[in-house]
Amino acid sequence: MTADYLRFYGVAKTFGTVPVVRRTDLSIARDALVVFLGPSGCGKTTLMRMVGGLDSPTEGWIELDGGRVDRPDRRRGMVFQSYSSFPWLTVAQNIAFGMRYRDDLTAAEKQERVRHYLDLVGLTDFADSYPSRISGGMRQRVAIARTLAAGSEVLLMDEPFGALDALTRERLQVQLRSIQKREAKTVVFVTHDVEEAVFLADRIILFSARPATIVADIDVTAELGAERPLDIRETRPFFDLRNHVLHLIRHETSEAA
Ligand SMILES: Nc1ncnc2c1ncn2[C@@H]1O[C@H](COP(=O)(O)OP(=O)(O)OP(=O)(O)O)[C@@H](O)[C@H]1O
Repeated sequence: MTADYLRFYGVAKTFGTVPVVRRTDLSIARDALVVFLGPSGCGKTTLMRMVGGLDSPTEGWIELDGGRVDRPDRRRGMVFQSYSSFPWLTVAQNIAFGMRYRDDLTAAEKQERVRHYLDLVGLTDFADSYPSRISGGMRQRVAIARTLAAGSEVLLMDEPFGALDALTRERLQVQLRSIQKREAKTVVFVTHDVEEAVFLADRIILFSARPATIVADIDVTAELGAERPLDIRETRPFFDLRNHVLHLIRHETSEAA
């Protein structure tokens, strides 16, 4: 892992006179799955938008692999809570859509990538289905496949499983971790769900209530290991870590209230 792959240098954000993100320094390793956890409205989406290049910091700057982030590019792909598939395109066409500007790939290479990513997210049998005919969980898998097919090295995921039922959500968490490890991608995942954060993360960055400031930096892999079978949620180390993080976040929220 490259320790300083994604770096925040004194990043702060103010909307008008309202401070939303307090000055933040942060280093994220390549190929890590990092979760930004914090109470609702604390500024997590604002942080992600700045990493995505959709918004710029009021102070400081962000670097990816040594280059300054100042606009969106395909190395950083975003997956949001709302389903972002095009309803008039099939699943395979939606995935191919992510490569529309890839002049470096031949038509055959694009076709092969569609096949690869369909297989990776387990949707080969649904290649010709339209988004309205598949489940919400499948639509989020299409969004992940499209982003990866486009060539993103960093996946920026803003509460992507927030609208899904509990069981689908669990299944997608397992799939996301396995995809992230297999494809060796860096993932920054935003959530306010403590259980989701502990299950998914290699590392949790816990933010305070607005203005967001880092209150804890937790090495989850050191505590739980890298393997995360579903039943890890029933183990003592998981339970203890979840309670520890819950305690920290409750403390933060009560101070803001
Ligand atoms: N463009 C904007 N102009 C003014 N205020 C904004 C703007 N975008 C966000 N805010 C404010 O900044 C604060 C943080 O918003 P943000 O969406 O980043 O939080 P969040 O932690 O992602 O919240 P949630 O978990 O509810 O999605 C909110 O109080 C919001 O109203």
